[in-house]
Amino acid sequence: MMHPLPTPAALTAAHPLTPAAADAVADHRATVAAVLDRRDPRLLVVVGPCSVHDPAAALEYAGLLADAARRLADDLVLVFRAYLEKPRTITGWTGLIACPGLDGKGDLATGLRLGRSFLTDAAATGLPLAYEFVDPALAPYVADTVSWAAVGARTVASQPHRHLASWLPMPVGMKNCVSGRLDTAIAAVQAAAHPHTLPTVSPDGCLTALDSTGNPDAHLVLRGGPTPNYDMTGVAQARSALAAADLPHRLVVDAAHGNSGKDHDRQPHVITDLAAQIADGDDSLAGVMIESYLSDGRQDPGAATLRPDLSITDPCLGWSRTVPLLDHLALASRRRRSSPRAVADQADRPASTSGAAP
Ligand SMILES: O=C[C@H](O)[C@H](O)COP(=O)(O)O
Ligand SMILES: C=C(OP(=O)(O)O)C(=O)O
Repeated sequence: MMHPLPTPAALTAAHPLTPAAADAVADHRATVAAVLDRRDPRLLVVVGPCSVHDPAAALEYAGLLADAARRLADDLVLVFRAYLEKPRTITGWTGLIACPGLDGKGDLATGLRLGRSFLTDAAATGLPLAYEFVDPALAPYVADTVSWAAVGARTVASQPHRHLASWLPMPVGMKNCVSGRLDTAIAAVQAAAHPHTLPTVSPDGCLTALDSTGNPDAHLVLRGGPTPNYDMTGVAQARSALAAADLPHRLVVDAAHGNSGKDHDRQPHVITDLAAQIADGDDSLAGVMIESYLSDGRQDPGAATLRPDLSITDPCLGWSRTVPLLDHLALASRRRRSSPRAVADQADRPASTSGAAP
């Protein structure tokens, strides 16, 4: 059976970004690009729930994060994980847009309305939003709200995702494969930097060929695999692989997923290790990712009564355990600015040609 969907223009008109929010997204994208290039010495922290299943509770979390973002703004650029599409290893809940009823039934028309409304509300907090683009066909409905994007470990080898990234007007993190291999993600960074022609849906709903210009701000994200890759050895290997591919040393490291064996209790250890590397002056570490939500842990999405404050996908660190980690990262970021190693790296760095995405 076929179900008609709204056009991107109709959905955007029903749930528009305010002019102030649209200006803020442009500023956030430029800031994130500057942090990745180390023209801005702060640390990027992409933090928030594994997935959004209850928009009101996720907005409550965003409010807490927005306060922390203001408090820590001298040292950190906090980006809210507003993930509404979930890639699955085999099957499972595929996110608020595809399955808004949390009942195993697909309802994209309702999910797009709910999802877009959530993203515009989340953008109104003033936070930059992070989003994983799982289905390229949905990108025209949401991309204008996003300031940092991910192509995930399960899709990083896909040509449509790489071509989408070459058009997306924000920095895009390419995650290493589930196997832990870096080469596929590095190839994705290279592919996304080039212009491509891709099929997409135009604002008025026509299937259209789009010429992209290439994304200068695609970068590698280390998320571990069967073994972690966040430690000094993993980071050094990633730097060598980037150098061999003639790519800049810009890295984001995910403390969750393969780097914590999907055990939220291990994320603090990973963050503490990363903070030590950062404080020691490692300027290739531009950002980190944390899966964090209101409460600690996860629940089964099939449960009869779902809690709004608990993840229904991967387990997350609760907010009260997240705040000390953000403080710790802020201190590490401050220390890095005065570390002799970072100062020497800055002096050696050629003037960047990368700029703000439109
Ligand atoms: O980030 C969330 C999950 O790791 C991802 O969606 C895959 O989950 P799965 O292996 O449970 O399908
Ligand atoms: C699915 C995710 O990550 P990865 O692609 O690294 O598994 C995620 O961040 O939600």
